[in-house]
Amino acid sequence: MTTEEKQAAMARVKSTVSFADMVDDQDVGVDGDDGDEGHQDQDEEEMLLNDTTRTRVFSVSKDRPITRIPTRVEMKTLTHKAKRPAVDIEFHDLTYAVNTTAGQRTILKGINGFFRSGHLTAIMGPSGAGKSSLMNILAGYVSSDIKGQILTNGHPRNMQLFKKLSSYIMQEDLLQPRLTVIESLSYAARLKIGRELSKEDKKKSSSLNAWKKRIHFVQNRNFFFEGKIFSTCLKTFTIELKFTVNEVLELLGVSVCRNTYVEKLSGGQRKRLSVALELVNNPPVIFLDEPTTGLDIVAIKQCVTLLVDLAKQGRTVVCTIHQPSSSLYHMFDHVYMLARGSCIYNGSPRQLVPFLAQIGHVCKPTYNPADFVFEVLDNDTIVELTKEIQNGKMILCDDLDEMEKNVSTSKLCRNETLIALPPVFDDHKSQIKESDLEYPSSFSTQFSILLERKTKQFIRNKIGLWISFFHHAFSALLIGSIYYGIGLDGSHPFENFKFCISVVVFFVYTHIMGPVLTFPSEVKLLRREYFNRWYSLKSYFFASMITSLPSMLLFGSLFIFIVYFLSAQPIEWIRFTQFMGVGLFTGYISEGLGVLIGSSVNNATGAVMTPALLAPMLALAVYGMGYGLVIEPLMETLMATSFLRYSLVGILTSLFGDGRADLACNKADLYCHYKNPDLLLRDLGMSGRSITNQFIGLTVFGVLFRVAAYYAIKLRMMNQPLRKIPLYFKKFLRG
Ligand SMILES: Nc1ncnc2c1ncn2[C@@H]1O[C@H](COP(=O)(O)OP(=O)(O)OP(=O)(O)O)[C@@H](O)[C@H]1O
Repeated sequence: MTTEEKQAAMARVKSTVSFADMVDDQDVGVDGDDGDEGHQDQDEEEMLLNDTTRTRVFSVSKDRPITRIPTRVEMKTLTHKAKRPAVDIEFHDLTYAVNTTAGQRTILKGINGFFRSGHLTAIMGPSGAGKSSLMNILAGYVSSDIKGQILTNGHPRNMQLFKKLSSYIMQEDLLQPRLTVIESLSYAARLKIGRELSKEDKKKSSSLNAWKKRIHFVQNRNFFFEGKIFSTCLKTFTIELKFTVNEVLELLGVSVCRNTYVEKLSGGQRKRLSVALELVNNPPVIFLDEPTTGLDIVAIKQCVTLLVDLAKQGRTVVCTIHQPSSSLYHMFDHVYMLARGSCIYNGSPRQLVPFLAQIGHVCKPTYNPADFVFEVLDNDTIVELTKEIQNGKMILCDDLDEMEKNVSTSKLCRNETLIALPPVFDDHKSQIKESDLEYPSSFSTQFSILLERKTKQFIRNKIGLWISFFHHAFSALLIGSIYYGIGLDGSHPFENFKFCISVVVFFVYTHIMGPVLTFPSEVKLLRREYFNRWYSLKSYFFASMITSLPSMLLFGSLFIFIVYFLSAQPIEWIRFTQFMGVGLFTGYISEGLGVLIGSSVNNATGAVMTPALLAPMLALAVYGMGYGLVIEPLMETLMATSFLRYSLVGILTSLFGDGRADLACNKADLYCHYKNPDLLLRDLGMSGRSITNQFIGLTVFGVLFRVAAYYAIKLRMMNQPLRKIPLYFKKFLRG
């Protein structure tokens, strides 16, 4: 496009853009010589404080860069929640490069930006532009392979502390399906608020005190009717949390479905619940990845309106969005556009059209600017726009004074130096205390809440429980019938050996496949809550280790009872207890191995990998059969690496070891070789084994699998190293 064409195009838009104007037309000057930004006129400052949308440009003396004072609003808190600081986020020369099989790839190319508190910022761009990458980096979800600077309120960001103030709502609504909305929120509140609710905050809420008085009254006077209502409340969660939860429910408009199970919610309601869950601790910064994906037009509008409201209350709300409708586009306070990893626009949505016109792309008034900008994007345009906007160093602001006169104009504000707001955490303290990094609630609180939450969902999975019951009962009847009465039979001792293998295999497969198939999706949910600092990994891990125990013990015992007595094993309590102990322990260890596999790979890989792992273990477990005392040391060592060996030896020892009396033989048998159980154990290569050693061996494997599973989950939470292993492997193969 020629210069004349550009000028003509410019003339067609009413607004004018002047890069130079921004310095000359500043409305308020700050005495730059003494460098004291606090010299604003008091009234002016108050006006700024009360105005959430106005962006002012200040000029300072020539030797100082242009400085903009971001307008501040006190963040609206949930009535009795701890007050949170407003947080501005800025980034400079942000580069993100990843290693791919084809070499290094730069995804974000030295971009700059400034996202203000009190603003709803939309990161927009075509598919693959780098929106999610930028969001992940700003939220702290990705922290490696990054160059550049990220600041909060003008100070270098402390990631651990920042995480305490921010919430990241991922694209997928990862929610607990078998909880109601109110339950989900109350668990979130109990986990997330914890220590933060100071006594002072509690006192501030007069309504809260009123509730407390009423409860006191109810408790003392034993007033039945009111007591019934209040005792129900108290059973579910503490009264403080009830207030928070109700407030959030109202705020997000999900009160109507408070008693609906999460799995029954509509897409829009799920999204609002996802936001609500992160809102209970009143975070000043909220990141949302594609919050409108999968929603219908009405739900999208509701969702964005909600985000606008949250931002208006002083929060910094940043979301990625693909291509919003025109009406939606104008709801954002700030638009940050990316194309091929570079910033092509940064500023008010209203200034996009004049900005594009300036380089010769004129958008018709009836056309959606958000569609138009991506339609005109080609290589040259991207380069040109990136240059004009200085890769995000410039912010296009609305000048309200001009707008009030109904003249649409735009200005470019340079964003070189922003007046430093108080550091986010520096409320009269210069050093970060250890308590600043702690989780909101203690380990024991997290553990008990998570255990309660998991158990509740576990019990509500009625179909799963019935299936498990029938699976145990049916398998027990089947195995018991096949090996009916063989326990005392000295003529067919190998039948009993096969019976023992069946029991071991049953416990292994019953308990290993569940976590292999379900844990990959559990890990995703865990990642959201763990990343948003609801609880520590340790408390989650211990709670999930215990949740499945009761059903495992109950159904496992039922299985053992049936098979033990149907197969006519010796009626000796000590043998029965040992048999049951080994069986149940095998199940528990197998579950640990399942968790290890499920937390390391996806369920398709896990489904293939698990039998592939178990087959050699089983082969090693039975290797000694027939070899008796002559198992080679190498094989002995290999056999010791299979936990199934300990299970099998343990079960057989419990039945035949420890000086068991001779077995009964068929009268017709002239010679009954295995009527002496010691001979059987000897020929199976299990002679002289102590049951205690088998329990010790099983315990070692149990601990090993669980510890390995814990670290596998931890690696998954860190979001990097495991993914890089295939790359390293491919590189290694290529030499
Ligand atoms: N870890 C990674 N390794 C290799 N490539 C990556 C990695 N992360 C992102 N990319 C690539 O970087 C580009 C930008 O990805 P990103 O997900 O940020 O884009 P996006 O703008 O959010 O796209 P969409 O709107 O389709 O979700 C894509 O081409 C993606 O394939």
